[in-house]
Amino acid sequence: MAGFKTLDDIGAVSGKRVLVRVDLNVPVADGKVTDATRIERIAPTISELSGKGAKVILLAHFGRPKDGPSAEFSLEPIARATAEVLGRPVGFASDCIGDKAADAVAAMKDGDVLLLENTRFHKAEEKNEPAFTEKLAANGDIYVNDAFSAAHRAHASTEGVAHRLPAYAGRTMQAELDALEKGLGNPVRPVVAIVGGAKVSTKIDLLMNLVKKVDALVIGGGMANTFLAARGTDVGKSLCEHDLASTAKQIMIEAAEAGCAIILPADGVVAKEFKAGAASETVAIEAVPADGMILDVGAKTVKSVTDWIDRAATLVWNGPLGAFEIEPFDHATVAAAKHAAARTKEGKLVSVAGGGDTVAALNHAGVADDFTYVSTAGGAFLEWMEGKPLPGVEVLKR
Ligand SMILES: Nc1ncnc2c1ncn2[C@@H]1O[C@H](COP(=O)(O)OP(=O)(O)OP(=O)(O)O)[C@@H](O)[C@H]1O
Ligand SMILES: O=C(O)[C@H](O)COP(=O)(O)O
Repeated sequence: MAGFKTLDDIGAVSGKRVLVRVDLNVPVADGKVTDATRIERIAPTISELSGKGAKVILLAHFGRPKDGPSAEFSLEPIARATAEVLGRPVGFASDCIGDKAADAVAAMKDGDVLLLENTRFHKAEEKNEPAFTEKLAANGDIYVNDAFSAAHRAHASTEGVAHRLPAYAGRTMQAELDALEKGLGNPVRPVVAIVGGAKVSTKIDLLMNLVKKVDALVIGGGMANTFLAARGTDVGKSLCEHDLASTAKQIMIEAAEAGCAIILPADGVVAKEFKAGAASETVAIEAVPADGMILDVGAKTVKSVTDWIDRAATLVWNGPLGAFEIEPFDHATVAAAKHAAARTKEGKLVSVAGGGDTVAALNHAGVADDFTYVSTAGGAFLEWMEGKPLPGVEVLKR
C-alpha cells in the first residue's frame, strides 16, 4: 500500500503491547449484537498480531454517549461478541485509561486480547486532547489503526495516538482503501448515490460535495425528511432536523448547478408508533398526518429508486431507506437491495455500499455477498467519496 506502513512492515511484535483501534460501533438490540460484520472484518488483524505473540489491546467507541460512563454505551457485551467471533477469550477493562486499564494490560500474557471500555466515556477523546492521548498511548508500544469506518474522526484514539507511537494500518484499513479505490477510484458513469439513514446532522454537509461527484442522488430514510421539510412538505412527527433546512436548500441548489438529479420520496409508510407491529399506511408524501412518522418510503418511491438503479452504471449506497430493523418498514430497503444485487449479478452495475446499519440491512435482505463491494464504513466512506482527506488515514502517512 502506497503512503503508509502496514502489518507487513511492523517487524517482531512478540511481547509488545499493540494498541489496535477498531470499530465496534455495531448494531445492538436487547443487549445482543444483531450484525457482526464489523467484528468479523477486524478479526484478521487481531488474529495475526495475537498469533505473533503481541499483547493485543483494542480501543473502540460505541454510540454517542453524552454524559460519561453508562451501561447503555458500555462495550462489555461487545467484548463477549468479539470473543465469539475470534473463537478465543477477550478480556475487558472498565476504563480505557488510568489504573483499571494499566492493571489489565499488566496482567496480559503474550498473545492475549483485551478490550478497553468505550473511549467516548471521556469527553477528551472527541476533542483529541493531548493529555488524554498520552494516557491512551501509555498502554502501548505500537499503534495499529484498523478502523477505516471511524477514520473521518480526528479523535484521540483514531488520530492523536498515531502521533505518539509507531503507527501502522491494519488489514481491514488496508483492504477497505484498496477496494474503494478499485471500485470507485474512476467510476463508470452514470453514478447514482442513495443516501438514507438517521445520522442527518453529521452527514448532510457531505452531500454538498457529493452532488458534484454523482449524476443522481436518491435521498431516503430519515435524511429525506429534512429535505422534504425544507421544500415545504409537512413531515408530521418524522425524524427531521428543521434547523438544517437552509443546508438542505443549498444542497438542492448546488445539485441543480452541478446537473445532479435529486430524488426525494413521493410517498411514505407512516405509523404513529416506532415499534414492531405498529399499524401503518402508505400515503402520498404531501398527505403525512400531523401525528404520523414516515418510517419507510412507499411503493411509488421504490419504483423510482429501482428505475434509477437501472440507469446507473455505478451505485454508491449509504443509509437504509427506512427503519429496516422493524417490520414492515424494511420493505423499501430490501426491495432496492435485491434489485441492485440482481443488476450486479447480471454484470450491469458496480455496486458499492457502506455503513454499520447499511451492511446489516443488506445482510437482512440476504444480498450482501452479491454487491461488488460492501464497506464497513458509512460516514467515512461518504467523505472518502467526496475526496476529503480522512484524519485517521492521513496521520498514518506521516
Ligand atoms: N424514516 C426513518 N425514520 C427513523 N429512522 C430511520 C428512518 N430510515 C432509516 N432510519 C434508521 O437509520 C439508521 C441507520 O442510519 P445510519 O446513518 O446510522 O446508517 P449506517 O449505515 O449505520 O451508517 P454509519 O456507519 O455512518 O452509521 C437505522 O437504524 C434505521 O432504523
Ligand atoms: O458507525 C460509524 O459510522 C462509525 O463508527 C463512526 O461513528 P460516529 O458517526 O458516531 O463518529
